[in-house]
Amino acid sequence: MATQRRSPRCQRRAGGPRSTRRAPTTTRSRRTWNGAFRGERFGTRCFSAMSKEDMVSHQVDVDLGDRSYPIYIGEDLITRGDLLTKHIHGKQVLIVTNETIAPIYLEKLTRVIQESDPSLQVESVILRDGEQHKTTQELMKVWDKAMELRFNRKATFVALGGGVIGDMTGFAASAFQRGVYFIQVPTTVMAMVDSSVGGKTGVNHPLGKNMIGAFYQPQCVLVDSLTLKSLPNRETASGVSEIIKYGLIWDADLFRWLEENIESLVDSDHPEFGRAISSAIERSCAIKAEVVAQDEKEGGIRAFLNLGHTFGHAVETYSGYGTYLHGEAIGVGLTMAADLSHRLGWVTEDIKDRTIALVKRSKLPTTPPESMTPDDFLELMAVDKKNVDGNLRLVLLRGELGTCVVTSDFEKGKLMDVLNTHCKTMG
Ligand SMILES: NC(=O)c1ccc[n+]([C@@H]2O[C@H](COP(=O)([O-])OP(=O)(O)OC[C@H]3O[C@@H](n4cnc5c(N)ncnc54)[C@H](O)[C@@H]3O)[C@@H](O)[C@H]2O)c1
Ligand SMILES: O=C(O)C(=O)C[C@@H](O)[C@H](O)[C@H](O)COP(=O)(O)O
Ligand SMILES: [Zn+2]
Repeated sequence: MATQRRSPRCQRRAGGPRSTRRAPTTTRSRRTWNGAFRGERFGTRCFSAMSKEDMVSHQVDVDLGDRSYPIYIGEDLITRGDLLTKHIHGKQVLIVTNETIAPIYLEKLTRVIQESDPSLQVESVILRDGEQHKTTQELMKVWDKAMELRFNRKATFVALGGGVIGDMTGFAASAFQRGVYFIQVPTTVMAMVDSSVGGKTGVNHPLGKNMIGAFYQPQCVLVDSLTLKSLPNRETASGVSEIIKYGLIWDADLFRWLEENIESLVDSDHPEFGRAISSAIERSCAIKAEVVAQDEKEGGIRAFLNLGHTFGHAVETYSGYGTYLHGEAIGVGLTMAADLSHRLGWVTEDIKDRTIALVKRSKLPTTPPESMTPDDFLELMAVDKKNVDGNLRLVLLRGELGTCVVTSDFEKGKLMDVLNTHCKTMG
């Protein structure tokens, strides 16, 4: 059983269980956190050239040797062309966005980059909006555009949007001429706290989520929290599911803070939204950066970031991509994972109940589609990327709040109990 220890600086860990036939249970020691939300900063630092308006701005570094990069976090950073152009290598820039985001932010971002470096050729491609378009067919539009424009190997693709655009742009960049540069400009809570960081890129397959993709790191991530002003509350709540996940797998103090502040996070009209979401983004990025720095390609502890995702991805695939938002499916997945962890005797009833209560208070669903059966779950979970040698591996809560394991060593009867309890249809 591998135990991960926190390093004061994010250190990269070599090795992992990939060479073993059966992936062992991975766990880690309890972490404490003194609380950025109480004014202290954890794993982050202010970045240079701050203006008065930037006083809330912070930088989290993802420490991956020669693939390291900064995450810039602050208000109105989309106007900071200098932060972007210093990470642009060649002269050709392709902004990838979608039909919803383009009318709001594309012109601004294009102008800002162009003004910061007039020698750049800044182009754009606009994709269809929605999880159902996270496909290889839609991806072709990015490559078609880059070919038409005769983009070369030093080109930089810029993802302007949520997790769908970020995942697709990163994958497009990883494969175009075997790899061009890319930058993430996330505009949803989901993308700011999770998808823009860590280099998981890709598209869906009709039979499974994110089945086609690559690990490919961006040059930088630019988080402008003011872009969340135009985001619908349903999407905001969806992103909050991943923040709850971080609390459960890594950071009990974050979880407790969420219990105190959740209402201000899921409603962008709440007077405390700006302050609360900024703190949550910063802490989430610091946690993700720490995990990814230790295990970039999910040989071990990175799988913790998949808490609730085995159930959740099954829900997304079953219901048709886009029916449940990703974070909504994760709300269901967190509920089922917490229930299974409790039935196995690995966490107290209190932890299970508090998890489900927090999901509900986030206005996220806790139940799968009415027609989904236990067999539907089993069939879809059988293709999960964490499985080894045909064995289902799950991330489950174990021990104190903020600790978890990834394992295939659990009583399968308890899993069936959970599926039978949460599915309204028995098939
Ligand atoms: N790579 C990773 O590590 C990782 C992590 C988490 C999620 N994901 C993936 O991310 C995707 C979900 O991302 P998402 O929740 O951002 O969904 P999304 O990208 O579909 O964006 C949600 C919706 O909000 C719109 N939108 C985006 N920004 C906006 C803004 N500022 N104002 C108004 N509208 C805006 C989008 O057009 C879309 O309709 C899923 O495909 C999921 O698998 C990947
Ligand atoms: O970064 C990771 O690692 C994650 O698992 C983050 C998840 O929130 C995210 O949904 C990710 O896309 C899931 O990855 P997958 O490998 O299960 O498709
Ligand atoms: Zn996720």
